[in-house]
Amino acid sequence: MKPGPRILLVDDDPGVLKGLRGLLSDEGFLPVEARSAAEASRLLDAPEGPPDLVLLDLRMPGETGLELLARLPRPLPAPVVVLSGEASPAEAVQALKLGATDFVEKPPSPERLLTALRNALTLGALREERQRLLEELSRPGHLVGESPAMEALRRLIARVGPSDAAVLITGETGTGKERVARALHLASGRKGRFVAINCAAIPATLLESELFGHERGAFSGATARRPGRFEQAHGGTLFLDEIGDMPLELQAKLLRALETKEVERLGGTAPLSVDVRILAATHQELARAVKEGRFRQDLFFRLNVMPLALPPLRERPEDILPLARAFAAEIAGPQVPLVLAPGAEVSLRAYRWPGNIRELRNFIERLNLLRGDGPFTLTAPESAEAAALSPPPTARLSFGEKGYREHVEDFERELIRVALEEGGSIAGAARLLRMDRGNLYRRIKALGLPVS
Ligand SMILES: Nc1ncnc2c1ncn2[C@@H]1O[C@H](COP(=O)(O)OP(=O)(O)OP(=O)(O)O)[C@@H](O)[C@H]1O
Repeated sequence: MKPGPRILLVDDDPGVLKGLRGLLSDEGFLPVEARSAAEASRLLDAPEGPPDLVLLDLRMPGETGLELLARLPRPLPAPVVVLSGEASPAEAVQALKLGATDFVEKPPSPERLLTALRNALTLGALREERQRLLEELSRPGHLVGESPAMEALRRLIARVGPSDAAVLITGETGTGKERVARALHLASGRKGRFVAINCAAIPATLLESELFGHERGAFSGATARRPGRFEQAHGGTLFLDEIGDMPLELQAKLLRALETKEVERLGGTAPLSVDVRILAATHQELARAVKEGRFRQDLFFRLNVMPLALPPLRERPEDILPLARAFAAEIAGPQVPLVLAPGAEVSLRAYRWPGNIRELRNFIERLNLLRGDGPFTLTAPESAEAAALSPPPTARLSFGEKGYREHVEDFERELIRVALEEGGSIAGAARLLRMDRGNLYRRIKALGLPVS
């Protein structure tokens, strides 16, 4: 049988201790006793770890219960319930301010005492759970989520991580591609650094020197010699994010570096040999880019030794609540209680999360800002509420002069307008609509929408 929770009883009165010991043992608890604050301190520091709960008398000769409570480390080593007998209500309130979970008046009624102890133990367990979640989340490379897709991903990372194979990670924006790349690096055991470069964020003209480095005077503005990301990642991992956006000429140079395991700084004379594990990511369909001549097939094969596709969040709704809880604990702090508003779980799972995990994280950050000092209340995403409130497009129809084509075009115009607004650019809208950027551009022109 599992041993019951260990309760440290702190009271100077042997009679009280005896009574409590009997009551608690009968209820399956394991009482440990201390007759003074000093003895309690020693037991709290004992090598077997702190008890699960402390039941503390406030009035004791020598150091009082309140004084002990005030000097315990924070967070408290265990939840504390105080016994206030002759103690004034002000002292009980003071104890609560110092972090005690509850107080029970002396002589305690068994029922009231047991309820207080059980509540405090539940609260303590919840706190511990939040603390554990937080520690896990802040561990680099840890992936939150219990969906079968996440389980499969963890197994794959454990298997593929320790090899030197190139991995191509695909998935919509915000699905965790970079996080997975870091997890692969950690699983690889490689001693060098994890170096990331976003090929879409750096102007094409600078990308080459960023990757390969340059010697002083290699081009105007190259005032000092700079090692490239390849060199920085020597002995470690180089993560090429948004690889689909790499210009064709540079693709050739990258392929050569991968094949020869050598890089040459711009303006340099001697090649440097590098030992780098390559991970790449893209939200684009690279096979299609190859067909359309925008991406080199030989480089694609080289990067795609192990393909790893991350499903969008809406396809793994089981992960939404664990992720939301983990982010709330991380952002608001583990001691803030999390409350689920009625219906929130259903809405959170039904919402499509076009920005995936990043959008969920931003949403939790927003809720935290609006929360003030209260508990963290998880509500439905605003966009889901807005979608539920706004009438379906057909509700606004009026059949006048227009025919089928015009109606469809009206709808298409509205759809693209919203996508442009939410996506922030043509590329962003194309991603939301899962449509080729060029096709979208042509539709925008054909429909007479403004191109910003
Ligand atoms: N499984 C997970 N557990 C915990 N946090 C996660 C997980 N997956 C992603 N995140 C977090 O979600 C956010 C977005 O993830 P990440 O930046 O890795 O996405 P991405 O797919 O690389 O995005 P983009 O395509 O826009 O570059 C980050 O804050 C990341 O830490």
